[in-house]
Amino acid sequence: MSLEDTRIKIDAIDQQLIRLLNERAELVHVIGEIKKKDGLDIYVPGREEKLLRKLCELNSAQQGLLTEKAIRAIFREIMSAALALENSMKISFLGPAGSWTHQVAINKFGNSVSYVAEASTEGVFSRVACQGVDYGVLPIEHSTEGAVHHTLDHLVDSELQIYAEILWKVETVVMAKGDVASVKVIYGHPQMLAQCRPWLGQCYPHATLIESASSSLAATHAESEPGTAALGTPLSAELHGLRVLSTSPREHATRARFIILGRRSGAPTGHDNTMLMVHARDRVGALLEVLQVFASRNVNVRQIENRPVPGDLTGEQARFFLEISGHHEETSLQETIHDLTAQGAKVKVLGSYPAPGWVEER
Ligand SMILES: O=C(O)C(=O)C[C@]1(C(=O)O)C=C[C@@H](O)C=C1
Repeated sequence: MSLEDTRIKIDAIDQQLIRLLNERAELVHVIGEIKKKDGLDIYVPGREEKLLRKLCELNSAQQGLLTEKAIRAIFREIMSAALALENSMKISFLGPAGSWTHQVAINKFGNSVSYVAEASTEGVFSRVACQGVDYGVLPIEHSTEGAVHHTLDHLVDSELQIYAEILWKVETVVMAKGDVASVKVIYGHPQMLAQCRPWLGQCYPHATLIESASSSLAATHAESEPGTAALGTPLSAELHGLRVLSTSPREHATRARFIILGRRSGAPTGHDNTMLMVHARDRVGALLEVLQVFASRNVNVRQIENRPVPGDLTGEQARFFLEISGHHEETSLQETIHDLTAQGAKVKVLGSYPAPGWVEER
């Protein structure tokens, strides 16, 4: 087939795609109206994940040429446009623009919704609480740094809930105005520089590594100082008009978890996790007693994080964050919470959300 004939065929397929996408959009509009009438959530992460998995299965069953990553990215944008049709959706994130959290938020919600950068975790919490945005995105755990305590502590004092969770593979890029040979200095956040030092040493053996207070500041240096580069996200490179010169090798990528903060938990999907805060008196065997309650109700504890209780100068209190398999509306979890409370512990549900089975990456 000639080039011209092939392009004619592509044009015909694109016409069909446009017709089908608009047919889909009309159905989404109907769903949006039903949701508004019934007071339901517009964004349904459980439904989205199910749909994406089904589409990827369909693609591999048809032995399609497109990768799973490509299918997800295409349908991410289709669903982002759908969300924007149903409601003018607004998302706040821990900034500045170009931060990891911004990158993650765009990857999750797509380019058709609007974003608001917040300078602090408090800012994201208050923006969601005052209904200035629909959801907030915050980091909660990093595979090398551990839990993000700031986010966990804020959840305890807030009525807001974890609505969804995102697993993210952090791939750092080196960005600059010039090319690899011109890079004499690389700026980066101290944590990022520490993580990337081994491969930076191999790819840029003659460059001096300089710590900067934030990745955003590093990108600003790279933008204005010739011969310098910065470590950061691909999004930051785009925002600062810099070229991506290298990406961290897969073996140096780290994992991070982010939460989508909402004003309530999502409905059960049959495949959920729940974050609980359990507050008990600090004594020998306190954690064991708590865990025994879960074991006796056959409830799986996926993760535990121990935190000091603010204002407890005597150290008599212990606070645990537990991630549990299941939704807090399920009977087994309700009974577990009842048993813990009867035992004298204080329990707070910080949110139930679909278990993310997929590590997102750009
Ligand atoms: O199924 C729904 O509830 C929809 O609103 C449709 C749709 C989609 O585009 O498929 C859009 C947004 C939701 O987050 C999930 C799915």
